[in-house]
Amino acid sequence: MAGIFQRSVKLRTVLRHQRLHRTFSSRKTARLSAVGLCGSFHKLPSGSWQFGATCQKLHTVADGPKPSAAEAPDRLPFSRVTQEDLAFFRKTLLGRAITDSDFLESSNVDWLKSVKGSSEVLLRPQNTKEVSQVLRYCNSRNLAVTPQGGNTGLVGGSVPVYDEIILSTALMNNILAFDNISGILTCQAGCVLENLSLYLEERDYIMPLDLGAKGSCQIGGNVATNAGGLRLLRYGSLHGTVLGLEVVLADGRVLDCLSTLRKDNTGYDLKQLFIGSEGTLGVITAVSILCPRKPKSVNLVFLGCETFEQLLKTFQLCRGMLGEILSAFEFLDSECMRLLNTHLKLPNPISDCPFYIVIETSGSNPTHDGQKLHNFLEEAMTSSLVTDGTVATEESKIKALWSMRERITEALTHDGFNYKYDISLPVERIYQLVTDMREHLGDQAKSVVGYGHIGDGNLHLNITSPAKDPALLGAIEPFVYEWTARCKGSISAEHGLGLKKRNYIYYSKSSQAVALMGNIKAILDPKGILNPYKTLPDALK
Ligand SMILES: O=C(O)CC[C@@H](O)C(=O)O
Ligand SMILES: [Zn+2]
Repeated sequence: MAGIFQRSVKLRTVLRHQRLHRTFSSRKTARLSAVGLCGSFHKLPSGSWQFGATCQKLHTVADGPKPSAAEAPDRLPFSRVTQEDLAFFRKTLLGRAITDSDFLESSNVDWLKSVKGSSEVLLRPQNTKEVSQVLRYCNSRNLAVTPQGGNTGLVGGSVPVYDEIILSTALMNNILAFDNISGILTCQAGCVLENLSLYLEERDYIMPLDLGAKGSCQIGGNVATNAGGLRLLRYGSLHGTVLGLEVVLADGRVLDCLSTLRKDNTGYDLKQLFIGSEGTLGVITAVSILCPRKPKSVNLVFLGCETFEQLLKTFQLCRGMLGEILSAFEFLDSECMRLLNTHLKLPNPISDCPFYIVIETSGSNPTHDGQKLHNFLEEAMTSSLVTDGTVATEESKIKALWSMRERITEALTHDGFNYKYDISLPVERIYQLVTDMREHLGDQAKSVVGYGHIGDGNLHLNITSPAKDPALLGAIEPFVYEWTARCKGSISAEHGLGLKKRNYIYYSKSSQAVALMGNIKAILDPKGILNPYKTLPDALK
């Protein structure tokens, strides 16, 4: 297969995967992802709604530390942790109520280091009962809680904004059951995604999701944020693959929806409420998930295109010719390639092009898959849709090529301060936003890059500047959100809203929909102790 480019169209195929392999790392070393929620809400005299903790006075400017995130509202009047509270936590968690400031430092700050809380307590329960005891207590004391998984989130959803207690799921990392016939895995929320993948691969299965942050992110955080990732095109979103959840509600009640059935039409599907709620409605403690069989044959192709139009045509061709074996169709532009080269020293595996495509096929018959891929590549090249490319079938080479896509986020952090936009759009409009933004910003930005999940209509537009730059931010927003709303896109395709994007929800959701979200929040967490300042806007329209 690797020889196809030389054989058929005399394009240059460069197999330099060996050099790439050593640099593959993803976001493995960072301790990071989110689980999370929001405050209760009150009707203001004006008729609008205000989110906040149970209180007499709304938007009290409290004393205490200010968050580094400029976008945070004032601290809500939650209680502050006392010595009695600490005594309760220590007794309940036996050595796992952490107050050591060094230990707390990394849990207080997000992966991008753009949101920094000042929590003085990190709780590390080992089981559902302990989570329940902790939440029942916090609710009765009106103490705010930020659930935290791997803390790899990109919207400031998994860290405290002020002094919220951090409730980490890291020690809840047991696999509870795996059914080798149905492929249904049941595990605690704190299992690291990569560990689950390794466990399943030994049993000839895989996880239905895969992300660059797999080495740190936890399944509970993945579900709480409805993480998308690289396999969504093939296996769908977590709203489809998650079969059951166990959730501890704000008042400590344990909601057992940990079903392992594919079909269950008995009443409302409550688990869906918690998928993507960012820990604002409850703390996910266990997950059951439907896992696909491990494909017997996997190929990866890295291609170069001259125009975005050609890239889209390649996508169309690919869907038609690869059909059921297509498992990912990702893209990056030449600016991403420049950052990978400059900051991570990852060499371009093919010749320089304006656009690059990563295509993965996963199937059960190497000969059949190879033939299909061969036919597709031949057609893509003879019709001049792609100008260069390379193919990998060996695992280490596949990983190395994947790193060209997975490590863009990391490369961006070396380029300066990052402004991140995670946009869903009709696929044919995706790159126009990048082009328009470049033109709109002129030389105000250091880099404007576009990459993402073409197969899912999801653009990652990232803009960098040498340092945090309010004038640049003013030029980007609301331009980017208005542009997206005009195309009926979503301002957050897969990263969630967290702290950073919560007030932009109206660009993608109607006021009725947001009001109903507020009602649901008030039912499940009337005091608003779960992940305050996240997901829902500060005020309802
Ligand atoms: O850094 C980003 O903006 C995107 C991160 C992630 O969703 C990806 O697809 O690589
Ligand atoms: Zn993504």
